[in-house]
Amino acid sequence: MSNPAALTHLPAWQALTAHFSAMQHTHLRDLFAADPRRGERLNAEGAGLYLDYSKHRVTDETLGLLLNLARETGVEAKRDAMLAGEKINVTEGRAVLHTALRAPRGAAVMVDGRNVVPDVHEVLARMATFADSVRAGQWLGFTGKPIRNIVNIGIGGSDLGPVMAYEALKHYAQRNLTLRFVSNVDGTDLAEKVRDLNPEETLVIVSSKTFTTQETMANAGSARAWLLAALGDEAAVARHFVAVSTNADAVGKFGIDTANMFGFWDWVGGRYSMDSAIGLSLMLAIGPDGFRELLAGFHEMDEHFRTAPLEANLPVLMGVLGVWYNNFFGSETVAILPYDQYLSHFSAYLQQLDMESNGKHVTLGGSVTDYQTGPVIWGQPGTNGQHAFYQLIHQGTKLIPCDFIGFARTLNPMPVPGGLTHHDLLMANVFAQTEALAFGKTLDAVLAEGIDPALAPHRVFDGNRPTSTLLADQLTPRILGALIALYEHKVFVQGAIWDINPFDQWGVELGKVLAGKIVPELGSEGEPQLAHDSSTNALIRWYREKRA
Ligand SMILES: O=P(O)(O)OC[C@H]1O[C@](O)(CO)[C@@H](O)[C@@H]1O
Repeated sequence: MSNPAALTHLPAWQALTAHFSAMQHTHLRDLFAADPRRGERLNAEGAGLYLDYSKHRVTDETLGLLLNLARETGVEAKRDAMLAGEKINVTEGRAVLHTALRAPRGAAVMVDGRNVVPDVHEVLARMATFADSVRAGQWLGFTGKPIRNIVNIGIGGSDLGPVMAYEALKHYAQRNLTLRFVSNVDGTDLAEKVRDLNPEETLVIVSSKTFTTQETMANAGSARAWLLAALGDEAAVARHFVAVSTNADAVGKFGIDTANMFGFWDWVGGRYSMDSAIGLSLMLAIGPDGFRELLAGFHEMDEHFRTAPLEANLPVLMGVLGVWYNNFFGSETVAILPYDQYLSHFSAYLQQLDMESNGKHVTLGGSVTDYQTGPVIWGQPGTNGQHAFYQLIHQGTKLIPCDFIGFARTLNPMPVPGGLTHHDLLMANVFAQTEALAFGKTLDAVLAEGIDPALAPHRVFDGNRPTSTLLADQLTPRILGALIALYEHKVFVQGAIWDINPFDQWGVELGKVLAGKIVPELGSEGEPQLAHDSSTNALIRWYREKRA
């Protein structure tokens, strides 16, 4: 598809364009009135997740056309190529096999003629042995004390996944271990995270696929200095530092014994790596069995994605519904609204997963797209968001499709008066919000309440705001794995439809290169050496004068 107009010229796209003209003003109130069982019909289940997509501005015809678009853009063939280890990351010449990270022992996934599944399980076994010894207090620090604190140093995919999953699964974590995550090159991050930790009882995991990332290398160097300031002997590094990386040379040069390095492979993208050795901090927290459960949940969703018919395929449905709003209604953002405090970092995690994957405007064939691609992803856990930004979702001028995520059972049951629980209150809000967003409140209904007609327009809710509701029994490692894999594959489906490569990230390079050039200029005295623009020169000059 090197012709930039190829996607928008496909029969399914053209049919959707015509269909959109007919559908754009159709109200969810009318769709539900015409089909009272719509809410029982438009749902799908997979890997322990229940998706209600009835509150979307679609008819059966819309869904048929959207699935035709998935077929015409080759989503199924592209999925199968990914799962088979083909080098679909064409701009980097790499296979894309995060699914192999959760393949069961005994499966075969070939990369360049080698079955990588045994390699995956060999690393998992080493991680488990290490995690067991730390958790049992058998891995001793340099002065003979057991490890009580784990500090993961990494950024982007080497941080967001582990921190999100640690927060999500804190309930299952070993309580006598303290976990901290340092990512920002701002020294405040490291300073505050280690301030109350005893270096003698602290293990630092340096997590970096490349082991060259400026932020991580700076933080790792400073963490080593912090450790040595207390322990005074280079030999302490081997007991207190381990690495997760694909770059053994750089790990060795940093001074970490490569016997204490846990590897992964170039076919694992950074933002798809939390279930590789990058999840070591999580495994330390929840234990090898919990981590295996997480992998089983990922795998269950992988299997659902691979085998379920498109009509009942959760990632496909969520993917095509996203395309409907993004490319036809012109929605620019998607809100992720988990109703579970443990998922407080979930939307931040999905920001990288989705925006670093599909924030592209050049097709696989090298042409500039003439259509929109990846949306802005944002969100906060409910109910807090309701008291912050939901006003705009309900009554603002922007159409913001939302994903609501909730659970049948909480991990922290807590009664409230009236025989109910905090969790009942929480879930009542999920159902109330999606109902209010879909159906709103008409002017007639407002006036019928006796509201002053002059004020009534302010009280009207147009409704017709689309939502998905994702429900599961309880937040377990297995369900978390399925949930993450669902979004991984949703991103894949959309990238496949948009004909872009979700697996590179050239867009982060330019800033990195320029920062690398400016760093030495901040250390030198005279005028900025390089020919920046006048704004950048003035900013550098201002900073050098003021910081003195
Ligand atoms: O694991 P590394 O190599 O330190 O990279 C960290 C992050 O930097 C990026 O390359 C760019 O932000 C991400 O894709 C990656 O997750």
